[in-house]
Amino acid sequence: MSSFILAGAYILRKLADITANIYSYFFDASSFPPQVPSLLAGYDNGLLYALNPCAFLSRCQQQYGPVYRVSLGSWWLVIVSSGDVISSVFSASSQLLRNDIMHREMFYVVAGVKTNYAHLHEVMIRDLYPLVDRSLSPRSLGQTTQTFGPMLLSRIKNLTRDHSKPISLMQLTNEPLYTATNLVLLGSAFPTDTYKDFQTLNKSVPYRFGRTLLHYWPSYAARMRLLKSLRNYLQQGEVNDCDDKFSRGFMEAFKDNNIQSLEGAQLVLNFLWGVHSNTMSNSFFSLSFLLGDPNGFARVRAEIDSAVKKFGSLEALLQAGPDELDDPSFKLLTSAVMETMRLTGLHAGIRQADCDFDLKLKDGKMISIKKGEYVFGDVHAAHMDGTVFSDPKTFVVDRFAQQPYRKKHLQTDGSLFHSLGGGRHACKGRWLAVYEIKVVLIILLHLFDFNPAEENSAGWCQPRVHPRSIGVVHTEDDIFVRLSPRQAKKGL
Ligand code: HEM
Repeated sequence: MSSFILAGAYILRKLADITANIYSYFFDASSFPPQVPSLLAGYDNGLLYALNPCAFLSRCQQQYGPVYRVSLGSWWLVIVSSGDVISSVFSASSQLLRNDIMHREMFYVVAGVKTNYAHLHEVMIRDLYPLVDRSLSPRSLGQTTQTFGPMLLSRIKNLTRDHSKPISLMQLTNEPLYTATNLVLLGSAFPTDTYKDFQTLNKSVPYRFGRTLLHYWPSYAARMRLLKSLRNYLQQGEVNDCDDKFSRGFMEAFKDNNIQSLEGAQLVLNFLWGVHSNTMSNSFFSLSFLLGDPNGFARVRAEIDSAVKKFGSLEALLQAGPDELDDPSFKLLTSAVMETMRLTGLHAGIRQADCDFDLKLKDGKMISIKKGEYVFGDVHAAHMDGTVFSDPKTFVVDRFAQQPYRKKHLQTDGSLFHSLGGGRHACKGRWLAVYEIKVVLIILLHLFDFNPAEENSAGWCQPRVHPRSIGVVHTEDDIFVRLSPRQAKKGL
C-alpha cells in the first residue's frame, strides 16, 4: 500500500515538473509582476497548488522570482516572497488590503461557523483582540502567566512517570503545554481532557482549508465533542464566579454581546486554535532541531543549567516570570526558539485588495494590485534567501544570539524575520509563544537525557514536513524517544 502511495506521489511530482517546463514556453518575462502561465484558466495551477502547496510555491518562486501573479481557478493571487515586499504588505493600510479573509476561513474551518459570522467577527475584533493585546503584552504577561511554569512542570512530571516505555515527542512537547496554557488563560474550570480532540481537529485543518478531507468523520466528531465541553465550561463559568481576569474578560464580552452558548464555544475554539496551533508546532520542532544538533543541544543545556544554578533550583526558576526569562542569560535558548520559528514559518500577510492600487516597494518599484486580488506572503521563501540568512536551510542555534540583547525586543528585531507577522497586525501572542516554548525547553533539557526509541538507531531523523502545512510547518511524522532522568534526586 505504502509503495503504491510513494509511486503515486513520484508520478505526480514528475507530472508537475513536466507541466512547469511546458508552461515556461508561454511565460512573458516582460510584465511586472510576471504571471505564471496557465493553459486551463488557472484550474491547472489550482490543482497543482492543492496537491502540494509548498512544492508549487517553491517551484514558482524559482522560475518567476520574488513577486509573481498566479491564477488558481477563480482566484487571482499576487505572491510576494522577498522580505522587503512582505514588510510592505504588513504595513499597508487595511483600507487597501483587508486582513479578514483568513478570519472567515478559520471560523468556518476550525469552529464550523456557518451563520452569524459577521457578529462573531465583530466581537472578536472589538472585544477579544484588545483583551488579548492587553493581557499578553510584555508589561502584563507576567501577571497573566503567574502559575504557568509550575503547572507545566507538574504536567510534564505526570506524563513522564514511566521511563520504561518510549514516549511521543509530539505529546511530550504539546500536551502539558496545551493544558497549562488553557488553565492559566481560561481558569481552573477549563476542561483539561480535550487535548486529543483538539489535536485530531488541528491535524485536519490543512485538509479542511483545501476542502480535500478524506477522513472527515473523526475530526468532525472531535469538533462536536470540543464544542460540547466548551459549552459546559461556559455555562459553569458564571461571570461573577470567575476570579481569573482573562477568562472574566471573555465571559463579560459574551454576556454584553448576547453571545449564546454554542457561538461562545465556537469563539473559544477559534481562539484556542490561534493560541495553540503554531505554538505547539514550534515547541515540537524546537526540540527536534536541538536533538538533531548535539553541539547546539549541549550549549543550550549548559545555559539552562547555569540559570537553574543562579536561581537556586528549577522550581525557583519556574516561579520567575517572562520578564526574568527575557534576559541575556537565556540568549542562546531564545535564539534557538527564534531560529525554529524562522525555519517553520510558511505564510503570512494574506490579504485581499479592496480597490485597485499600487503597492509601493522600498526600491521605488510599484506592484499594481487589482480590486479583489489576494496578496499572499511566502514567508518560507523569504527566510530561505541566502543573501539575508547565510546557510538558510540549516538550523543555526546561535543565529540570533549575536546581536546586542535588548529587553522587551524580540531577538529577531532588525532582521527580515516574518514568522510573527509585522506592522499593525503583528502577532498579539508573540511574547506568550516565545516565553512558553522557552519554559518547555528549560524543563525538558534540564531534567532529561533523550535517546532514540529505536534500539539500534544511528541518530535522530528530522521529521518530514507535511506538504499541506499552512501558516507554519506541520510534521508528517512523530518522533519517539526514551527519556532518562539526569539526576534521580530531581524527583522523577
Ligand atoms: C509560535 C507561535 C505563533 C506564531 C508563529 C504566530 C504567527 C502569527 C502571524 C504570522 C500573525 C500575522 C498574520 C498576518 O498578519 O497575516 C499572527 C497574528 C496573530 N496572532 Fe499569532 N502566532 C503565534 C502564537 C500566537 C499566540 C500564542 C496567540 C495568542 C492569543 C496569537 C494570537 C494572534 C492574534 C490575535 C493575531 C492577529 C493580530 C491582528 O490581526 O491584529 N498568536 N500570528
